[in-house]
Amino acid sequence: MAARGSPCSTAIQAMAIPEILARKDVVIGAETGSGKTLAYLLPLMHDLMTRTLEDPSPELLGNARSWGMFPDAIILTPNRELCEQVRGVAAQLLEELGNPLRGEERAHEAAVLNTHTSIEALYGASFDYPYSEARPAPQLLVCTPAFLAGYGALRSIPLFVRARALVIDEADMLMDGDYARLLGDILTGFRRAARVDAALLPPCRRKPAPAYDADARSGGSSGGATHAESGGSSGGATDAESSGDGEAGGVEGTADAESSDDGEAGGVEGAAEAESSGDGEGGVAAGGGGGGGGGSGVRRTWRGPRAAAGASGGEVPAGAQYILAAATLPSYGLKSVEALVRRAFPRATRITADHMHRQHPALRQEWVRVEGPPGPSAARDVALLEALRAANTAAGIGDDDAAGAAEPLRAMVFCNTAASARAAHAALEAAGVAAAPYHGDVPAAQRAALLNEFRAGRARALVCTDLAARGLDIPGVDHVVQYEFASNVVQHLHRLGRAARAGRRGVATTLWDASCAALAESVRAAGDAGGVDASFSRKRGFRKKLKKAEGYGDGDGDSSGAQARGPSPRVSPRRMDQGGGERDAQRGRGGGDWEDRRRGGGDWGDRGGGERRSSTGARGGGDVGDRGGAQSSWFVRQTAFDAQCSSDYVIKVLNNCKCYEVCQQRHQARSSAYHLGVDDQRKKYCIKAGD
Ligand SMILES: Nc1ncnc2c1ncn2[C@@H]1O[C@H](COP(=O)(O)OP(=O)(O)OP(=O)(O)O)[C@@H](O)[C@H]1O
Repeated sequence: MAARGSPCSTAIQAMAIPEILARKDVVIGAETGSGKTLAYLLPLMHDLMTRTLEDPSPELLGNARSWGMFPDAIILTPNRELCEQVRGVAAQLLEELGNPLRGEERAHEAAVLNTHTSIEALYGASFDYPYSEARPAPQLLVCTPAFLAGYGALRSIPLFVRARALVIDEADMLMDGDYARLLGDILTGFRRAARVDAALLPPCRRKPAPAYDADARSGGSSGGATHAESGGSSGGATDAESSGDGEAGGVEGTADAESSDDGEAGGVEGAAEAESSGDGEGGVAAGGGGGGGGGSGVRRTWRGPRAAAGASGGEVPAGAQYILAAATLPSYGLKSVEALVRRAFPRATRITADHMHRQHPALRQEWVRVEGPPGPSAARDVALLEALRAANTAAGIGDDDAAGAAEPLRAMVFCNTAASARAAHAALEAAGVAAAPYHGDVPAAQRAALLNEFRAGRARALVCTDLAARGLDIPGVDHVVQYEFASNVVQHLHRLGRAARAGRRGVATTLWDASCAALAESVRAAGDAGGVDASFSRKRGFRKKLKKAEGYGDGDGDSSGAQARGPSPRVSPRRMDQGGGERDAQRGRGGGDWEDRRRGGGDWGDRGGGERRSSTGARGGGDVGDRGGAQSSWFVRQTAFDAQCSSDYVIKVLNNCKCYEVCQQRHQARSSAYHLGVDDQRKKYCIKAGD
């Protein structure tokens, strides 16, 4: 860290690093910009560099070629931008350290294979495993869940057997909505790998925990209590104090009633069992082989990879180490992500920071009311320009300075849909502000280039959807503007978190209107009171607000169309988590509640949150809406099937979803317009764009 010019760890790093080095499961919950990436990357890379080959068996050495096909650690992030960002940080660390990411074991393999990549980021649709004996895997693989699940995670046990660690970044997002099924499949793969560990792995691969961990940390008591003692011990608190950044926090244990029984008891889980075709544990195990585990709901796969790993109190569990990182872990209700985390990783050490779910003290918030309907308008454009000007003025940058003397603040302007982003972008350009668009209508490659423009300071504003709300770390962004108010408080927190990072100060301006007054008021009041936790439960209420908003502008084509279909379209509060663009999509198509989502799976990772939804939404509702909520289990991928279909097609991947038959019928009925994907096993389906 000193080499990076960051000689002090942040509080969260000081607490998390020792626990991860001890190879415990760890859940890191800390506010945006608190340094979670390094908190898991540093110990992970240290582990990969320093592992020794205690017993170099001929079996292992003889199998070097085939073992070389699998990574040692896997980091999951929701989209390609974050994959690249994490890969970049890891690669930079590696360069600074000057060491290859290679313990003795990999060194043996490298001698055989004569080549090794340390870190690689992979995303997009890959239905063939990209590594082979001729092309060894990197030690550290950063990828999207879709990538990993795409080529058949359940069947690739060796991949998971070799992996020493799985990091789930933006864990709340990946454990929710359409990502949940993919992650569930991956965890099932890990769980099964832990079972076959003994059969597949040579003894030298099963290392005991480092000695210091056992002495210093374990108090000999059971499970969560041990973690609680260890985490809450002076280590965490002292480090937090000494980090000098004013952050405090504590490690809290997980010894609660829920976790005392491997997370398999309790009302919610019981209910989940009933939903899971009744085959429970055996079903999970037997579900592999044919893309198994399908069709019976996400919950079954969430029974916790630890159940099979046999972790018991105070011990470092067998199998891979699980590390979860999130800036928001909503805990409302029994079905919350927080509850899922506790069930799936019951003995994980939990590390939290004080400012999680709270207004960041270094972020000044401005609230500006805009009259008129939601969505782009002249009044909103004026308010946006005024917000940028006011922030510059407050920072001591005048209009003249903006012309060259001093750089105006760099701002991220968040919109709820791609259409709004286009409108806001046009308004900025018309006013002479160099702005870069960043939303789903911009092709991924172009997006990456535009992001670089913004990073380099050539564009002063990034006009984006929630695609850019999570995880993106752009040093120098001091101003966040919400052109439209976030769909919910989770997105609100992530958007605001793009500024005031790593100890910098920042300002956030939120434009709000009558349609979102209730949520805005709630968030504002909660922020003033200290934390926005209570506002998480506003999601349901906010759904109603959205409905009202849809009726707000009667006569507006969109909303009148929705109303003409009869009942108000339902907007899934969970799906709203993942981006604003979906709001339009949902409006157009209806459906999509909790029940529906359980059937769904999906990769929005490749294209991020809001954008995909806006593109599907743009197709309008009509026929899709007829199927009620079933379409929520559809997920769309725009590339990757170039061999099978042209770019005029978007891809719907129907992972065992229940509407597959419907789709097939449609395909048969209109075969001239549709093209069924070749890989029937995974039920990929192409549908002509614009249909
Ligand atoms: N110890 C440190 N000292 C100074 N800066 C740091 C330190 N650790 C991390 N940073 C910087 O803080 C910034 C934010 O880090 P990071 O992206 O890991 O935050 P995060 O907690 O993952 O945020 P988010 O929840 O938004 O993804 C980065 O620019 C990183 O380089």
